[in-house]
Amino acid sequence: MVTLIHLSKIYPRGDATVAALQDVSLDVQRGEFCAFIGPSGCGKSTLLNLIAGLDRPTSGDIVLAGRSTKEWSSVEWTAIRRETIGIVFQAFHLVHGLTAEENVALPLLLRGDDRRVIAARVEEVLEMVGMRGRRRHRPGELSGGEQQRVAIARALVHRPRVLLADEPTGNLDSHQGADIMALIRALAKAGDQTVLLVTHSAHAAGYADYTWRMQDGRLVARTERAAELVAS
Ligand SMILES: Nc1ncnc2c1ncn2[C@@H]1O[C@H](COP(=O)(O)OP(=O)(O)OP(=O)(O)O)[C@@H](O)[C@H]1O
Repeated sequence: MVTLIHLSKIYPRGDATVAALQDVSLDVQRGEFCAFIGPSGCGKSTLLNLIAGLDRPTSGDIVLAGRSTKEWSSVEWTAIRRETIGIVFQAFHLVHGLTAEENVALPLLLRGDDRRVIAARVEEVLEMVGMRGRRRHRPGELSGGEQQRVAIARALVHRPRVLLADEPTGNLDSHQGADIMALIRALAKAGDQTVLLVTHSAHAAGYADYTWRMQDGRLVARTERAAELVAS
C-alpha cells in the first residue's frame, strides 16, 4: 500500500547539507500498522511529510496504492490527500472557530460531497470516536484527548486507505495517550487501514504491528509486536 524506494531527502544548511533521510526502502502492506521510533532529528517527520506529499524527496520514489508519485504535481498530491490519506498531528490542528462536527465535516465539504451524506457520515464517525455527545463543542471546550479524538474523526471521515500519525500522543498525558493509541489501532484494524505512526514513545509504538527504529535518517532495526498482543 505504501512503498518507499531508495528515498532520500537532503536539506541545505548554510554552506553544508543535512541528510534527513538516507536511502530508505520499505513496503508497508494493506492493513498493516507500522511505527517509526527514534531520537529527535532522526528523520521521522521528514518521512511522514514526504509520504503525505507535503514535501518532495531529493531522490527515490514513493508508491501509493500502486501508483508512483515521482512525477506528481501539487494538484495530484492534493487529490490523493483528499481521497486516500488521513493525517493526525501532535498539535491536533483543529479549526478553533468551528464545532467538533464542523471540523470533522471539512474534508468532505472540500471535495464537494452532498450535505446530507456529510451529516450522516460525520455523525457516524463522531460516534466511532466516542464524541457524538460533544459534537457542538468547539476545540477550546474540549480536553486534549477529546480534541485528538475529533482530529482522528476528521482524519478518517473520508475513509482513507492510509492513516499517517505524527506523534499523536505528544501533547497528551499517559492515560489519554493510551486511550488514543488504542482507538487508532481499533479503528484502523476495523477499517482495514494502513497506519504509519512516528513517535518518540515506545509505549505508543507498542500498538503497532511492528516498529522500525530510525537513526540518522536510516531504518536500522525492525521489532515485531509482542506475541501476546498480536491478536488484540
Ligand atoms: N525544512 C528543513 N530545512 C533544513 N533542515 C531540516 C528541515 N526539516 C528537517 N530538517 C533537518 O532534518 C533532520 C530530520 O528532521 P526531522 O524533523 O525529520 O526529525 P524528527 O525525527 O522528526 O525530529 P523530532 O522528533 O524532533 O520531531 C534534522 O536534522 C532537521 O534539523
